[in-house]
Amino acid sequence: MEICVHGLGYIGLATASLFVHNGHKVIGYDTDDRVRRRLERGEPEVTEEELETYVRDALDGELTISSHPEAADYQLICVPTPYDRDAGRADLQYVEAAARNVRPLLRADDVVVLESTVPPGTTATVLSPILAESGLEPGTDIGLGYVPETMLPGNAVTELQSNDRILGGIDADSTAAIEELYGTVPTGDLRVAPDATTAEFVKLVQNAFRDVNIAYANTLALTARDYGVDVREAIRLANNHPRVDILRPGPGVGGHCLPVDPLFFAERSDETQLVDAARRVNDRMPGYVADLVAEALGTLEDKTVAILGVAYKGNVDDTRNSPGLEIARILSDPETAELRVADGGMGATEIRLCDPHVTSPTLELESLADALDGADAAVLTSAHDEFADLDPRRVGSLLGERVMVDPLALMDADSWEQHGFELVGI
Ligand SMILES: NC(=O)c1ccc[n+]([C@@H]2O[C@H](COP(=O)([O-])OP(=O)(O)OC[C@H]3O[C@@H](n4cnc5c(N)ncnc54)[C@H](O)[C@@H]3O)[C@@H](O)[C@H]2O)c1
Ligand SMILES: CC(=O)N[C@@H]1[C@@H](OP(=O)(O)OP(=O)(O)OC[C@H]2O[C@@H](n3ccc(=O)[nH]c3=O)[C@H](O)[C@@H]2O)O[C@H](CO)[C@@H](O)[C@@H]1O
Repeated sequence: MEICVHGLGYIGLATASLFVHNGHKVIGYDTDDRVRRRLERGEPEVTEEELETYVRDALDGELTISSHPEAADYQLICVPTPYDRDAGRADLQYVEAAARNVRPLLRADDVVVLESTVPPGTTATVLSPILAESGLEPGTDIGLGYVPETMLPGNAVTELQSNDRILGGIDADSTAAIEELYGTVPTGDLRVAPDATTAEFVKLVQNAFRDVNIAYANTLALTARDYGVDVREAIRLANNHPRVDILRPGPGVGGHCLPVDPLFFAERSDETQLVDAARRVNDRMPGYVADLVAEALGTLEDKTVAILGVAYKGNVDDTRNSPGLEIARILSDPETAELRVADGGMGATEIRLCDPHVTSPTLELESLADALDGADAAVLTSAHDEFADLDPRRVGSLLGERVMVDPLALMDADSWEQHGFELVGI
C-alpha cells in the first residue's frame, strides 16, 4: 500500500520507517526544509541508537522524502499538537494545516489517519470538516480515523513494534480500512475503539493515569517528610499489596507528553479536578527540590550549584519541560532565591549544567569535572546510566562542599554518607 506521512519528527519518522520495514512504499513530507534536507542526505536527527539504525535502513529502502505531500492510499498525520497556555487549549494549527494539504490530494476510498495526540473529538469535529471541503465526504467517500502512538522515548523501536494499538474510525468502514493497514505491521494486539473520539480519549487516559500516579508518589514524598518517614521504603512496602502499584517520586515530570496531554482533557469538560491537581503537584516538584538545595546550603548567596542532567529523564536527550532546567532557572533567579532562603541571599546563584546525553547548541553544558569543580552542591536530575556509577571519592575531591541532592534516589545513601556527604533525597 502507498502511504504518505505528514510530519517527520520523532513519531512520524518512526512510523514511516515501521511501514517501510513491513513492505510498504512511504512518502515522507515535512514542512521544515532542514528536516527534509537532512533526511534526503540519509542523516536523521535521531539520538536513540536503535531508532537511528531503524530509520536509516528505511531511508535506504522505500522511504522517499518529498518536498510536497503526495496522493496515497493512506494519509498519516503525525504533526505537533502543542498546548497554548494563554488560550488554555490545544494548538491544532499544524493538524489543520496538514488536513488542508491532504484535501486536494484525496481520491475516493483513500483513508486519513491522525496519530498526533489531540483533545477528544478532534478527528470528527476539526479534521473531518476540513477534509469534507474536498467534495469527498469522510465516512462515505473516504475513510477517517485516529490511531494514537504510545512508544516510550528511550525504548522506541521495541515499543513501536510490540505495543498494542488502539484504533477508532469515524464509521465502521473507516475502522476496517485502518485495521487493514495496521494489521500489516507487527504490533501487539489491535484494539478497536467504538469510534475515533474514544481512541483519542484513551490516549489521554493512559498519560493522565501515569501523571496522576507520579503525582501521588510525589504527594507521598512531601507528606512522608512531615512524619519523618522514608517515602521510598513506605512505597516499597505498600506495593506488596496485590492491588497497589505506586510509581516513584522525583524532581518533576518532564517531556512533552505527560505535562501536556492531561491538559487536553479540560478542553470540553469541567470535571478534571483530579487530573488538574496532579499537574499542579508535579509542577511543584522542581521548586521543592530547589528549596532542599537552599536548605542544605543555608544560603544561596555566592553559591555554585552543579545540575547533573538537563534531559527530562534518564538516557534520553530531550530537554522539553525538563525538571533539571526548571530547578536551574529557579535557583538562578535572584528574586526567587531571596524568597527561598531564610537569611536572604541576594546574589544570583551560579549554575553549572552538565548532561552527557544532551548536545544542544543553545545550552552551555560543561563536562562533569568542570561542573563539579569547586561547586557547593550537586543536584542529580536525570537518571542517566553515566550518573549511576558516580564515585563519591571522585565527586568529593571536586566539590567544594560535600552536598549531593538526589531526588531520584540514584545513589547508595550509606556509601555516600560514609564518604562525608550530606545526601539529600526526597
Ligand atoms: N514524542 C513522543 O514521545 C510522542 C509519543 C506519542 C505521541 N506523540 C504525539 O505525536 C505528535 C508528534 O510528536 P513528535 O514528537 O513527533 O513531534 P516533533 O516536533 O518531533 O515532529 C513534528 C514534525 O512535524 C512537522 N510539521 C509541522 N507541521 C507540518 C505539516 N503541516 N505537514 C508536515 N509536517 C509538519 C514539523 O516540522 C516536525 O518536524 C504530537 O501530537 C505528540 O504529542 C509524541
Ligand atoms: C502512559 C505512558 O507510559 N506514556 C509514555 C510517556 O512517555 P514519557 O517518556 O513522557 O514517560 P515517562 O518515562 O513516564 O517519563 C515522564 C516523566 O515522569 C518522570 N517519572 C516517571 C516515572 C516515575 O515513576 N516517576 C517520575 O517522576 C520521568 O522522570 C519523566 O520526567 O508519554 C509518551 C508520549 O505520549 C508515550 O508514548 C509513552 O508511552
